[in-house]
Amino acid sequence: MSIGVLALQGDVREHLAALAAAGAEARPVRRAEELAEVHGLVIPGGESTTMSKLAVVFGMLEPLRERVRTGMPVYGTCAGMIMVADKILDGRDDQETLGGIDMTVRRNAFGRQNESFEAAVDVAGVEGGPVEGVFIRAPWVESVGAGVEVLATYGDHAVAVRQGNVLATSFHPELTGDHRVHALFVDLVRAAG
Ligand SMILES: NC(=O)CC[C@H](N)C(=O)O
Repeated sequence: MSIGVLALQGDVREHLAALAAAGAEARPVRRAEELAEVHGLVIPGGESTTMSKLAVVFGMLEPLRERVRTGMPVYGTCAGMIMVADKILDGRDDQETLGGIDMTVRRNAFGRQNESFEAAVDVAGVEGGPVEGVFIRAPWVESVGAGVEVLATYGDHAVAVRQGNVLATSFHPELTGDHRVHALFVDLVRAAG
């Protein structure tokens, strides 16, 4: 079983290391041929407008959408959360998402008030106490559809959600050295496999 990290832009290396620490074989994915070889995919943090543009340039938008549609497990962090949202607010007019979770995500929602902060976040399904949530110009979840499970909230907003095989967090577990959220995703990929 191998898990890809979408390597168009963003903190790819940190996710590769976190997945390896969580016991998975992890590799970068840039091209459709590479996407076809993985059983799950992490979409890293970075800048979702750039990622969207590069996905179009590299001919990855439709292959990615197709894999999400057909049930490949995906985990999006921060910019990656924006990429798996069915709808976004405060995006660029031409910004594309893959979709996958029936939710509306507001881009840079925390960023306007507070560029970057850390907070303890309790995540359903993660044992052993809260994770350290690192929020960097992070989005929040504005609203979710009926099929979406909210795994964590911060203030009034969902910051970790799951729908079927698609998982998303506003924050960046790959930057903390705590691999429990990645382990949760690795389990999800194994269960889907
Ligand atoms: N740390 C991040 O991934 C920031 C996300 C970024 N603000 C975006 O809109 O894509």
